[in-house]
Amino acid sequence: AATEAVYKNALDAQRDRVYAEFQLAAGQHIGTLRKRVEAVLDLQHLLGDHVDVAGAGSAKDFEQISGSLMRVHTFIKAIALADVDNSVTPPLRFPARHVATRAAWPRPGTDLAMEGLQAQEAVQAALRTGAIIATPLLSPEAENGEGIRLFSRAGQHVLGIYMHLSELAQSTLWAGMDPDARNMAFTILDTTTDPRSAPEVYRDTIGDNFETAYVEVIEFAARRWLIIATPTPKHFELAPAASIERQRATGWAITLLAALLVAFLQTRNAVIRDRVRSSTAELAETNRILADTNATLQAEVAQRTASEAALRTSTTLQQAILHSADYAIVLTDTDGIVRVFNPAAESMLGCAADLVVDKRTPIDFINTAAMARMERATGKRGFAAVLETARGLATSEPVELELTGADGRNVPAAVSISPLLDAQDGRITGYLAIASDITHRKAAETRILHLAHFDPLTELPNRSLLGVRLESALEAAGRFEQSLGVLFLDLDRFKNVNDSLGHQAGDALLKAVSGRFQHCVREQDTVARMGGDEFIVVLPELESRQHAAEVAERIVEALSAPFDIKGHRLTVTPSIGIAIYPDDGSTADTLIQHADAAMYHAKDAGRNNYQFYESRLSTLVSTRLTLENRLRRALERQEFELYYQPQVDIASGDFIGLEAMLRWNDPDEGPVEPDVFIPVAEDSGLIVPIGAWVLRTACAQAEAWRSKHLIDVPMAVNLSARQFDEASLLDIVADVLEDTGLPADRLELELTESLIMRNPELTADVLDGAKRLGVMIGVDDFGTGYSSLAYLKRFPIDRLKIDRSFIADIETEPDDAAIAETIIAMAHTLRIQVLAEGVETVGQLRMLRGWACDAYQGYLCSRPLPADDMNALLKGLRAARLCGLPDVGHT
Ligand SMILES: Nc1nc2c(ncn2[C@@H]2O[C@@H]3COP(=O)(O)O[C@H]4[C@@H](O)[C@H](n5cnc6c(=O)[nH]c(N)nc65)O[C@@H]4COP(=O)(O)O[C@H]3[C@H]2O)c(=O)[nH]1
Repeated sequence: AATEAVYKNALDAQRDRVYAEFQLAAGQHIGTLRKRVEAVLDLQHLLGDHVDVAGAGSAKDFEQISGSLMRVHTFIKAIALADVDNSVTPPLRFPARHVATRAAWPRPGTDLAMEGLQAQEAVQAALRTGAIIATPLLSPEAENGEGIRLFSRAGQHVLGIYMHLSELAQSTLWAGMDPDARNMAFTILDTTTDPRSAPEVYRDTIGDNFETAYVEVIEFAARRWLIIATPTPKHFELAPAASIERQRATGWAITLLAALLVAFLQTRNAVIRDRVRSSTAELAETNRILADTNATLQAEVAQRTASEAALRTSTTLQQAILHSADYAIVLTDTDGIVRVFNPAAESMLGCAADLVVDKRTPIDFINTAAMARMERATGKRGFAAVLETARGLATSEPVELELTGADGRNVPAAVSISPLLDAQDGRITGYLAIASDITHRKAAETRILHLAHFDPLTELPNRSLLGVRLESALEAAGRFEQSLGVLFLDLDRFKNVNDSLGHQAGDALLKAVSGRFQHCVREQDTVARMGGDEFIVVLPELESRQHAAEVAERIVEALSAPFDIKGHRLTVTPSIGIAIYPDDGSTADTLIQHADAAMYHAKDAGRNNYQFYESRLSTLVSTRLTLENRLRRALERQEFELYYQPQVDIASGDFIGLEAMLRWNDPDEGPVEPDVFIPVAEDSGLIVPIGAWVLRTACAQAEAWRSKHLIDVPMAVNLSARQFDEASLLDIVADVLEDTGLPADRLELELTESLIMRNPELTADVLDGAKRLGVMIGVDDFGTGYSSLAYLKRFPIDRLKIDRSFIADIETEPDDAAIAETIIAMAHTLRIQVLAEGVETVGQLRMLRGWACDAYQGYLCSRPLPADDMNALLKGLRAARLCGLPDVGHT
């Protein structure tokens, strides 16, 4: 029983480990497929939007733009733009006008709906809903090979993208992996209409193992795919490993040997008993049969010698088995004193046999806490408690015990204990313990448990573990009539970090923030991440409301020092809502809801503070000076400064513009990032006077450099939404130009894509007015919201700036490269110039040059510089020019 139990245990451990590894890998592969499908949908939106704005354009333009998408996504076989034949209603024919294809089909004139009813229905649905609609898998007989088509409305046209499904699956699920290294097989079922008879749209042919499977659903373009991953036997071996089989064989061999030994001893005892009996009889007739007695004694001596030899042979065999066993075998007498301790036990517990045999008992190796638990549970002490625990369980189930090695190491083990019985009277003569090391299985279990209960990014408890902890804390609070606090915490304007520095920086910031939270709470408190930038803190055994307020204050304080994230000093502030049990609710849901509501009050009250549910008045007097107050003071004390960054013509290397960037060096707190203080300035309206100062200072500086003949290019100044809403904006611009003497065409106003989309009508009016003044207009951060392309044509825009989050990864992320290249091609068809922001490497510059991008800005040429440094740089450049040296962009 012990052998089979240990075997089953080892098998379970192996399966758990293998399955956890397989699940993680399958999730990652499917994630890549999901990301790629989403990228294609994004690009289809982008292309459709472009056609909506610019019309069908020329075949050459279409091929150029589509070509960039097809180069990146080789599974896209064709992209076609078709007209809608409105001669019947609803329209039934969609003849292709422009086609970019890798094959001979489709051709211009081909009907996009010709591939059967399913294609016809998909085109109709796309026209009707305005969404992207995917077809089911069109049969391999279809003219362009096996695959699906994505249809969408593009202005007056229909856009069709033809994807080869096997290639899509192979190139994403396997992402360049050698076929021999593939460790699982995928099957994709299309469950859009009837999950019970879902057609199979893809299947790997590398053989599968349906013993276990991992399943995820991907929903896109009105389709629902079920992706089933099954491990291949070759890589995720679920058959028992050879070592486990070896262990099992050894176990059975020991059992067999023990049986032989018992049989042998039994026979020997019987023989001796007979001998004694006959000897007694013989003694009564001493004189008579002396000669016979001698002979009998001699025979007995001979037999005993033979028995001892046999015993020696079997002892040698027993030793061999004890030595080769992979798991610990420990034999004790009835008092628990160890009599046998095999080499596997020595290495498992880090202790030589001669230090243990006849000296110690197995309980010396059981973790004290585990031992205490057993004693409590059984009501017995010491070895008796261990035996009782083992007996309490089914004999085939080993007990899991935490052992402690001689070196202090923790060794989780599965232990089975069985009594050794005397063959004659059934009396217990000792105990046999067999223990296998389950460290690996425990680690796999812990990992799986961890994944289910902890947020993988911050390692904080997740929503599900929070639920469990909050429920049990509430139960305890109810029982002992205590208070409990729930803090709902949201990071102010965290989205800005993600948008401006990218998700990696956002993730790094969340991790750093979580680290600081830990220092603000007691051991019994729970800090959990609810997702995004939302956290919940549970404070059990709360002494008073004041205690909750103190924790909130500690958190505000802890976050006040800037974070160093990927070379950026970022400051992030929290808004915290507090709900107290039992005053503000008695269930977990109510308390969380109320804390959430209080958090919104905290946001309304200017962020970076905390509010109690229903009692906003209690914290009206904020103890901290808010960022807004500091900003107001900064404006009075003139703590702002402008930095300037050059904009470089990619073809010639000339400086074709400068951008003014606002900087704030707080004398108490040090430099504050614009991403942190500008949103606050915008919300509070302070950006209006600050922005006016920026405009005036930048224009005065540009004119100073112009008049010194250092540089004569447009100065770009960022405008925020609040400035735009001021009716006086154009008057201020006109006044500044007049006062500083800067010609209007040497000023470029930069506004963001989101600002334009917020209120297109107002924007159009203001921009028309600005154009009448003669200033240039640039669109900043372009690419972060595709839909805005449709608006661009309505505005008098001179230049687009591609957001630096796209440029950052163009060398490594084909999707970002495709977007950047497509934006450039599209902008050029609209006759708008393109500047790439955040160019940091020569590789990026080379790619941009290849796509005919007009200009760039970024650390590759220069960081934003204070006016004095920029002055020195411009002087140096002028000197170089006078000496006939090449320009900076080329050097
Ligand atoms: N990683 C990287 N970053 C680069 C590189 N080259 C430039 N940058 C940074 O990218 C930002 C470009 O400014 P933006 O997109 O207009 O984004 C600006 C703009 O939206 C806003 N801002 C800055 N100055 C003003 C201003 O005077 N008024 C208003 N309303 N907003 C401003 O704050 C944002 C952030 O400004 P900054 O922190 O100065 O950050 C600047 C600049 O320092 C590069 O190669 N790599």
